Amino acid sequence: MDHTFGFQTAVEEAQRSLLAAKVEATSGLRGIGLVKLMGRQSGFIAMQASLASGLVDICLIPEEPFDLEGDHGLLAYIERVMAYKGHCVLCCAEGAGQNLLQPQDGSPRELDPSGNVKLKDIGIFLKHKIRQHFATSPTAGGPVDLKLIDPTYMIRTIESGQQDSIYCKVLAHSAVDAAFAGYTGICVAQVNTHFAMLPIPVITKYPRRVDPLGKPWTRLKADVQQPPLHK
Ligand SMILES: O=P(O)(O)OC[C@H]1O[C@](O)(CO)[C@@H](O)[C@@H]1O
Repeated sequence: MDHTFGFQTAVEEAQRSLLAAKVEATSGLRGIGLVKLMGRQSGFIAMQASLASGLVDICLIPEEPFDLEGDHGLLAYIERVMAYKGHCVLCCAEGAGQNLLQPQDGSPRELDPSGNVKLKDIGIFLKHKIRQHFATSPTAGGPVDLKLIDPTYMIRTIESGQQDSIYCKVLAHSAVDAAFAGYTGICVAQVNTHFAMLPIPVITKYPRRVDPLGKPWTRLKADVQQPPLHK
């Protein structure tokens, strides 16, 4: 499937928050802008919005774990960005870093009424950890002014962009065609630029995820010059 409907609109809107984070981070002394975006299991929106905006210094997605502490970890890297640029913009998918937040003792994870694992808030967690680190570490160069932006509901509720609107229209036409042809249990989607019918059990079997070794993610990391943040 090339992309799901709403994706382009979400990426477009997410960039407004990244711009707000950049403006906030550069308007004060030692500013850090942290944006938490949708993406429970996959970091496509965070990755794409970061790449498109050109404003992000660090992007965190569920597919690539990161360490907080240590010379190679996130906090040390933010220190380096702050020393070099004087400010830092982070874009974080909501499912990133859950290993740092969820109990690691094998106890069952809390589920919501739909059966999804209830995620802990990585935005609030990082906000506290980063502030605390810069306020207390002798090497960190002093406290930072961190602003956390969570645009989830703004993104979820906006009117769709023209590309998504047309995409949805064609999907609707294709779904009606499929129904008239007698197909059930299928989903229509664009696959390699063609509209195709896909069996629902097949597409719901696995979540589609960013390949941590694939071109899009590698391109983004090269673009923002982000090093590996885990051992
Ligand atoms: O607060 P609610 O309504 O449970 O929705 C939050 C969830 O909805 C989504 O925004 C998807 O629509 C997820 O990214 C998020 O985890």
